[in-house]
Amino acid sequence: MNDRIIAQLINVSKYYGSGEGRVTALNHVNLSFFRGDIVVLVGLSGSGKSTLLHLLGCIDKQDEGNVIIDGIDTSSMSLEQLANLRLSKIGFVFQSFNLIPVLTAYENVELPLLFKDMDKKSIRQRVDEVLDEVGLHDRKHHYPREMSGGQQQRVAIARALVSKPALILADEPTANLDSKTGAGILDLLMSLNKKEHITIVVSSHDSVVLDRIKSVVHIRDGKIMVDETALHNHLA
Ligand SMILES: Nc1ncnc2c1ncn2[C@@H]1O[C@H](COP(=O)(O)OP(=O)(O)OP(=O)(O)O)[C@@H](O)[C@H]1O
Repeated sequence: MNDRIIAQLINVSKYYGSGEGRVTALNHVNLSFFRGDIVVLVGLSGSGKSTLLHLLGCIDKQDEGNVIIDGIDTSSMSLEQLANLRLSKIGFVFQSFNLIPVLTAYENVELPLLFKDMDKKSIRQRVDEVLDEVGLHDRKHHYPREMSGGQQQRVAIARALVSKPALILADEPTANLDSKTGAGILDLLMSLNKKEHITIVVSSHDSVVLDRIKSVVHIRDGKIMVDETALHNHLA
């Protein structure tokens, strides 16, 4: 196992439904993501981007093949073991933010830490630190409905970041934002990648994202077409 690889899919397939209605969402995918990289996953609607991110994020399980996260083969893990792995190594950012509406920004960001063995003071310090990092310290007692889309996505990024993950997966993080706000969210993800060396995988159709992230994986009908990250890493 190459320890430069943070996440790897080996011959992974995923199907939805059964019989005549069965859909092949991922078709024998082989793909590696290297530590410290920022990569964009590009493909038409329905090509399998979200499915791929959900498998990498241990939110769903593949039907065939192996998903390896930080050297750990997740294939035979229980749902509880997967949840623990996700909590310690992975942050997920969704297109529609997925914040809990009845919790403030602070409480949304705090949530993942409540599942960890951490004292209150350390939790408070860490939540304040990440809210600072995403530029939202002065909004920490606001509810999602009291914030703009860009601010809500910053809260979601802070929540993804709070457990110090090695990998952040962002499924179309700018799709519900205007282009200026989307560019700000991309700046934030790029700076986390640069400053904290967190590996980031973003799926997107957004030209703001495609113009700025140079490592591209193209997916079509559940198959990887051109893995420019492999080329990039091969040349590096
Ligand atoms: N829960 C599900 N049940 C049945 N089919 C599904 C389910 N989720 C996804 N699919 C199908 O699997 C394929 C891949 O879907 P996926 O959501 O991964 O694509 P995507 O590239 O993320 O699309 P989009 O850009 O529209 O979000 C599509 O044909 C989709 O219709």
